[in-house]
Amino acid sequence: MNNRQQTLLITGGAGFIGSNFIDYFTKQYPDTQILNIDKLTYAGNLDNLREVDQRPNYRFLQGDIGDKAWITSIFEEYDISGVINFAAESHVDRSIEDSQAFVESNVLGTLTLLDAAKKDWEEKGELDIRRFHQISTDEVYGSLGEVGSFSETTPYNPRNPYSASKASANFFVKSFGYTYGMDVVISSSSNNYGPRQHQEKLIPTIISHALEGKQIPIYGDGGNVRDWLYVDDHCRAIDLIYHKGHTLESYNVGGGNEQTNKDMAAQICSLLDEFVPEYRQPYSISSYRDLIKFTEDRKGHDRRYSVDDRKIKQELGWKPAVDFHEGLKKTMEWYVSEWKNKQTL
Ligand SMILES: Cc1cn([C@H]2C[C@H](O)[C@@H](COP(=O)(O)OP(=O)(O)O[C@H]3O[C@H](C)C(=O)[C@H](O)[C@H]3O)O2)c(=O)[nH]c1=O
Repeated sequence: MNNRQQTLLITGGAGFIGSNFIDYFTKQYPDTQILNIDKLTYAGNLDNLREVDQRPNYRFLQGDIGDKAWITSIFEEYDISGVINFAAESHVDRSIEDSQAFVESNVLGTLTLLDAAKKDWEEKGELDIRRFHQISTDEVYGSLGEVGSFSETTPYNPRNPYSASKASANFFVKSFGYTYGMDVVISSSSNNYGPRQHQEKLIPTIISHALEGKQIPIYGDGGNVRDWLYVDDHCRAIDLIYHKGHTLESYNVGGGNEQTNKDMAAQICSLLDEFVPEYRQPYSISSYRDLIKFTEDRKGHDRRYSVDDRKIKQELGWKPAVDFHEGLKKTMEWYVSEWKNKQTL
């Protein structure tokens, strides 16, 4: 890769959504150079980029978005045409245990990245042309009761340390738009599902615990609702927002698939019953559902998320394409295949 060619900087591209996005984007735009920077914490995995690694428009560097000197050197060495910031500590349960890393990566890391981009783009006289796209979450809006949805104008009301750090980052991103005239845009999506999600999240937990005959922990009464968005649909939305979204705007991205956690667990168990009944045998259970166990609730557990995403649909013509049942089946098949591969190692 010629370093002085214009390059799109993707941060956190070894994680779940970032790696799916790079896979999508390098295929979709073979003439765009992509530089992926990732700290490779416990949640980043270069295996997620196995297929991408050989593509001529892709390059990877290991490092921390919070490392000011290193980030500055990236902007000096490459002609960074835009940034899409996926890098984040993302697991709510971990943030409840200890929020320090969340402030460091999500708030200070984003600020360091913003500062470096601002300095470089200002020097080039292109601060209002080169774009900073912040990947955010519907959790910044807080928690809903049984009805209603978050729109882009819903005031932020984060209720756990993870969402507080993401809301804070969004405020910094917006402030760079208002204060310095930087071209910034924010997307806030609902819960993603699909291949390569880290083991700690709900869907991978359900599948791996089922296959290993372990109890499937469902927090509280299992009535908490999440809206599930297939990761490929999210990638298309990010592409549209990055290229066509209006500066200083936020866009909500939802899947239109609200599920209680207990229903989600039951559906996945039924899929596993259908496709891999043989792995139940050692545990003497008639359905993987028998493994579901209601456990102690998450502290401050947000009850329901739901996004009103009419804006991206109306302004940018996006809509989710993946049917929920199909998406869940593909996801389940991917995890089962990964699990089988591990057994044979
Ligand atoms: C891991 C786990 C989770 N849960 C519950 C807790 C939640 O109500 C739901 C989903 O939990 P998970 O941790 O997978 O995801 P969220 O807390 O909704 O947050 C996720 O979606 C948003 C948009 C992000 O922005 C986060 O980065 C992302 O982690 O299942 C259980 O009941 N048992 C479990 O073992």
